[in-house]
Amino acid sequence: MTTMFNNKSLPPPDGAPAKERVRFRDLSAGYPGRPVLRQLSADITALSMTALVGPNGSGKSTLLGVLAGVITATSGRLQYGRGTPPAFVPQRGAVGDTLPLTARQTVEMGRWGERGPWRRLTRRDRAVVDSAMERLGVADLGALQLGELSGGQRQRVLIAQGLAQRSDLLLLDEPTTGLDPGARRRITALLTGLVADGTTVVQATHDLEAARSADACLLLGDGRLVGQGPPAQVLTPEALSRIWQPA
Ligand SMILES: Nc1ncnc2c1ncn2[C@@H]1O[C@H](COP(=O)(O)OP(=O)(O)OP(=O)(O)O)[C@@H](O)[C@H]1O
Repeated sequence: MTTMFNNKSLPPPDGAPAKERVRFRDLSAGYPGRPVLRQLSADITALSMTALVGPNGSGKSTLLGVLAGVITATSGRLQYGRGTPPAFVPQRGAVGDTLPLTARQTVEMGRWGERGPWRRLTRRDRAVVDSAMERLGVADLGALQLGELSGGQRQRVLIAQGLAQRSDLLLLDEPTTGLDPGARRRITALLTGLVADGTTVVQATHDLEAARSADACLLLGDGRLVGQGPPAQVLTPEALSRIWQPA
């Protein structure tokens, strides 16, 4: 079902490297007895920021889960371009605030994929963790418990955990939800910086300001893809009011 593609299977027109980092066709997915995504087809361009936009329950988290490999599609085709397995940053609410973990331990968990859970980290692992925490501006919060952090700080710690996975494909579920405008802009700027440095970023978001600053939007309505392309073309007042209209 999930396959890797390479430049051979997706031949670029002029010999340039394939620009799709993820491609899916007729992708359907859901939960036992609850179909959610219905036959979605789109390409996620490499080295770009893609925003998944849509009302509550439209299927954004489910699509991210499928792209992250934690939810198996029921039908369709999902292909990944050349690169590392994706790093997935779940919704902040899905990570218990009361877990007895420090900020640093939380970021260190980003190394578990390579090292194994609770294994001793190597010097390189520690350097990766240091650099992720510095990049997200949480280096001086390392000793604090997750529950002692503000929402924005906790969110930046979770993104640092994603960064510590050293993937070139970062999937984030609502990284700015519940934050004040300053914290939202800070995270959006950080994510834009990551794209500039060679990461493909996909974020589910309710933050229309963040979505408008993305390179591309996938607009979901009731599990269907109802728009895709540049934000100015997709996030029109007509499309937004149609999608957010109560049934
Ligand atoms: N684990 C689950 N088991 C069964 N149904 C689920 C599960 N998780 C989500 N759903 C349902 O799937 C549908 C899509 O949910 P999903 O979380 O993907 O939407 P979303 O667009 O991310 O919503 P939100 O903006 O509220 O996070 C919803 O109807 C939801 O109730």
